[in-house]
Amino acid sequence: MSDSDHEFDVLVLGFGKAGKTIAMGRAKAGDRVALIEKSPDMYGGTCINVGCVPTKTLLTDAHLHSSARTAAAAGVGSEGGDADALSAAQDRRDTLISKLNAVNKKLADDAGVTVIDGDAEFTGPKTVRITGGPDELTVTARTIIVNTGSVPVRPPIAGIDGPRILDSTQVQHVPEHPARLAVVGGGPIGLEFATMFAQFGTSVTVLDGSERFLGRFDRDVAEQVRADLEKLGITILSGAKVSGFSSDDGGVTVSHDGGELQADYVLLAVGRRPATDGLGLEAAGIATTERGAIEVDEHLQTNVEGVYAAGDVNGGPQFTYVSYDDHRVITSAVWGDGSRTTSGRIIPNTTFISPPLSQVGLGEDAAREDAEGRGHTLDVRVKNIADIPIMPRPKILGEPEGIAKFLIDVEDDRILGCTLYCVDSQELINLVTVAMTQSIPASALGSAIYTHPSSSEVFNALLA
Ligand SMILES: Cc1cc2nc3c(=O)[nH]c(=O)nc-3n(C[C@H](O)[C@H](O)[C@H](O)COP(=O)(O)OP(=O)(O)OC[C@H]3O[C@@H](n4cnc5c(N)ncnc54)[C@H](O)[C@@H]3O)c2cc1C
Ligand SMILES: NC(=O)c1ccc[n+]([C@@H]2O[C@H](COP(=O)([O-])OP(=O)(O)OC[C@H]3O[C@@H](n4cnc5c(N)ncnc54)[C@H](O)[C@@H]3O)[C@@H](O)[C@H]2O)c1
Repeated sequence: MSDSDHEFDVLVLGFGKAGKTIAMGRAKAGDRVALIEKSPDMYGGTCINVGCVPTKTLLTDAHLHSSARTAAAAGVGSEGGDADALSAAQDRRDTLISKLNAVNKKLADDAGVTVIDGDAEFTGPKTVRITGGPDELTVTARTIIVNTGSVPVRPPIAGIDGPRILDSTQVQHVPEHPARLAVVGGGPIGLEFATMFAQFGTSVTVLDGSERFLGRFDRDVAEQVRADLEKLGITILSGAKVSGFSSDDGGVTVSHDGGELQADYVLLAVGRRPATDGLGLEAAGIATTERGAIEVDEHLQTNVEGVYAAGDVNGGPQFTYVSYDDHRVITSAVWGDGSRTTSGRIIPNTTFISPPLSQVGLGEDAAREDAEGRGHTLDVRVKNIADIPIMPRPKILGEPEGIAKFLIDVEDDRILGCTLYCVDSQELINLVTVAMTQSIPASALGSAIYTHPSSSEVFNALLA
């Protein structure tokens, strides 16, 4: 590379969702764009390689395996062994993610993005040194997007560095089918893996430090979810304080305030923190928050002009689709009229347990406070999925369990919040989000004509 090859219009640090989307878009628009990624195994970012896509692939296969086992017990079809099923699912996952990883690199190359392997580190406000790859070099750019994602939190617990204590990436590659898995943390990562391994025949115990299981959710929903997870064979210990791990060749002993637990492996899933270690933020004068995230304004600009932070690293909600929206906010700020910002975003979420648990907007207490604060009335419409006769799809699929809950401002006919714990809820919640974002009245969602049998009929049942 000559000196001028080290000067770019746009520099993206990390192959995350926002960064790669901006990089490809700006390269196609004619800008000189470089994207720095520390590991070729991560081309395409966390979601594709170690996050959403591999875990949902494994969860899908676990669900199919569990259904086949149930069918076999009822004399329909035949069941394969749990270990073979896990191993086959891992193979399918590997095939899929290696394809997606390669496609992401090719898309970037084809768009004209210069992808540079190595660790990025600021040496000044607009200067970045790249080390650890084939070449050591320093690059500069007018606009820099930091999109380095997040890393698992590792609390200071005795024995945490033992070989059988795995993070969410390592557990996906567990070398043998575990008979017993202890999961520390009852958030989305903990519960999705707990579901997956239970469906592959592993005996799973979740130790969650929080006294309230699924604390972000209404109690009626959380209790139903807990009962269903327990039905799947998962033991849930709420308010569990883990004090130590002791690993040997045969397994690991987990010490907690309620006693000791034997497991083959432990999954540590107690949150993720912004990936800023070694980024040299001090050299650039980039400010961080108390929680270690890069501080940004509503345009996602840092305190250094021209330097933006997108995705998990800016401390926002840790979802791929939020990182995707961050790309739109930054694009608007740098190359548009700046009208798209992070303020007022309505962000849904789904935890891919069985059935999926989805939520958007406020919970019941907050919705009541919100409505009553405006002198309005809150209507809580809640039904067990099994008790909705005009919505047979869940029963057809053999998964009739769940709850649908809508929180409606009566005077405004407006949805303030919604929780759907049912088959297809990961799709339904997006429709509710559109209604909330576009101020579509609740009754309009309820009076529309939907195909049959479909899960959308839940709107006819509860909102008409
Ligand atoms: C197990 C798991 C399951 C998940 N499931 C879901 C899900 O179902 N749905 C959902 O929406 N979200 C899910 N998430 C969260 C989602 O994956 C993240 O929120 C999202 O991928 C974050 O994207 P990002 O744009 O911030 O950056 P990332 O995609 O994390 O990319 C950051 C990139 O930067 C690179 N990097 C880091 N530091 C440097 C450096 N100094 N120099 C160069 N490169 C660097 C990293 O290698 C990485 O490739 C899951 C996460 C995990 C861990
Ligand atoms: N389906 C999805 O969208 C999806 C799936 C997986 C991950 N994610 C994203 O990844 C992020 C990280 O997920 P996560 O589940 O690791 O984190 P989390 O912060 O959402 O949940 C962590 C859980 O661990 C518990 N905990 C914290 N410290 C503990 C300790 N010392 N001992 C026992 N329990 C402890 C907390 O009470 C909490 O229940 C999520 O916030 C989410 O945004 C999303």
